[in-house]
Amino acid sequence: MESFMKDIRGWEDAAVGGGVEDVYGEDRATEEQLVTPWTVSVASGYTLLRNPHHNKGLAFTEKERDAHYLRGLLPPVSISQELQEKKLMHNLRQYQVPLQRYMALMDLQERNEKLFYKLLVDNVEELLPVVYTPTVGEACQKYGCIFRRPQGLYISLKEKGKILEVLKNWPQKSIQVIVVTDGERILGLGDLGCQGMGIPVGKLSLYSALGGIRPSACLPITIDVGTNNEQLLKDDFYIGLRQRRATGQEYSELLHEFMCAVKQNYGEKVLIQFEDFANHNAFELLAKYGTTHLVFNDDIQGTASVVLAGVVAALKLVGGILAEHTFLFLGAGEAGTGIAELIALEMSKQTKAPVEECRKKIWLVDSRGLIVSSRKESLQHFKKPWAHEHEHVGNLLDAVKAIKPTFLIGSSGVGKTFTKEVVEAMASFNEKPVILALSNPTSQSECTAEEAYTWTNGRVIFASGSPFDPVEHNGQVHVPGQANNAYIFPGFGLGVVMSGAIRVHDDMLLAASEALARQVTQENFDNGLIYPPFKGIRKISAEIAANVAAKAYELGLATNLPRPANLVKYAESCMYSPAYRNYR
Ligand SMILES: O=C([O-])CC(=O)C(=O)O
Ligand SMILES: [Mg+2]
Repeated sequence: MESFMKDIRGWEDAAVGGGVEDVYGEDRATEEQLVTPWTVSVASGYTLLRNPHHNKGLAFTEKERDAHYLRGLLPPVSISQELQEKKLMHNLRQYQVPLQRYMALMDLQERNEKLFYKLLVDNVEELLPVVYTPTVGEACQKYGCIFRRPQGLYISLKEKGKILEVLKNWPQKSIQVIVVTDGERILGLGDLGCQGMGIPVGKLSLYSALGGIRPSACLPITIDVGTNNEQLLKDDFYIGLRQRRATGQEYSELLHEFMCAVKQNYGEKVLIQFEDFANHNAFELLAKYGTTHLVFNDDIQGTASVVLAGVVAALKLVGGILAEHTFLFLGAGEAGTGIAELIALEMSKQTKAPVEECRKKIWLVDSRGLIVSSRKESLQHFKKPWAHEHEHVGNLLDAVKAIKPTFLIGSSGVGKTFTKEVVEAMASFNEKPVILALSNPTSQSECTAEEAYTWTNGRVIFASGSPFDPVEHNGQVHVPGQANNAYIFPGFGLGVVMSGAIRVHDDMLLAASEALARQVTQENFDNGLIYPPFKGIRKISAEIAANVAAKAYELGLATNLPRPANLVKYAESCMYSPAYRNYR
């Protein structure tokens, strides 16, 4: 059979012989793509094997090998995707060093995308810590060294005035989700500049694996305005601009050009997720573009939604309603103030009390101690709502003793700050203290799971941002939960995309949170868990997506009409499947 193609720009949408409609399935090219004149690519034979979107490696069948000029290019054996998966998992487990596993998985993604996602979907609990937190943090630190191929778009100060052209260089045209970072606050690891690219890449691989957004509709972007990381500036292998960070007008002009170019190129229904920006820019960008673009800040809003879900679930274990509890945060940045505000909003909804009143149940500690009204003048604007009447308290331990919180939440990005004294103080006035050590990666966790269970004599209800292994204490095995925004953003994004929502509203975050909290089963509670296990995440994401979409329709923000009657079923039907297709 003649192997021909009509279009298709670049490698991604290249179809495989025999006509577009045979193979596209969900990756079907649009009419617009088919008439683009400047690329005609034929994915067959050798090219097909080198095309990660269509390559199946040894899984090409005899018929496919005949039809697509693959004879002789592969060894004789033809195996199933399941056997490929088994082999790869076996190989991965041979590596003892997490970064080697990461690199092997990135190579697989570059070689055979469907197999990469099949592995991720089927082995989510085992592979999440490899492609995502905590290993992705180390990968970013060493990104220059392990760099092989670009996995997303780099937009640096050099591209000023040309960002629209840069976007057009990306081979896929139908983008639904962008994750963008400027690398200034990568996890709790600080400024990693251009090497922050690992984060958008990792987040988007979860969008596809956990939330079912098509990989070809995902675009990782790093904006490089320099770095203030002296070590990287001196590093021969550093991949970014070798200059200190641009700030002020220079920074905001580049970001503005970027935001406008995205809307111009992809329309207003592309979801832009801000990730790991430093506090000042994160709040400013969200406020500035929240009313004109479809934007979502994962560190402020995604983290807030996942933690609220855990808090609501924890009430089943500790009793009482939200408004009867007292919350103390260590860390008053994006995560801390974002979570605090969403808890206050939910409290206000439940009790009908004004949100200002509800905020009084929530206290924050920053590097200078408890945030109190006498400090108000000198506080950054996002901290001001949390400056309550109280005498000066200089450190966390004294704040714990003074406030006597039922929930202690770490969101400062600084590790080992929940000391034995702090945790013991929590355990001295709470029968079941709730302690959430959210900072990432593992090295930045406020305390380890083992410390939390040991210092509270097994009474703590604990979850952390980075994963910890189960802990045995006094003959009992405790499985710590993972309070990571990875529970929320994939399903949230799916809900936004499938409803065609044009804005993100706080009520959609509450809807996501509520859907997640509902997924915690009695069995999970009996095991002290406040989050459901990740292995059911695709189902959980569908539930979250449906609840978010329902809210978007209710608020009049959804544009995909008519509204599907059964949103959970619809969400499931939209989800990307990594199973191979037959190439006729
Ligand atoms: O990436 C993660 O694991 C969670 C997150 O957004 C962060 O720590 O900044
Ligand atoms: Mg983040």
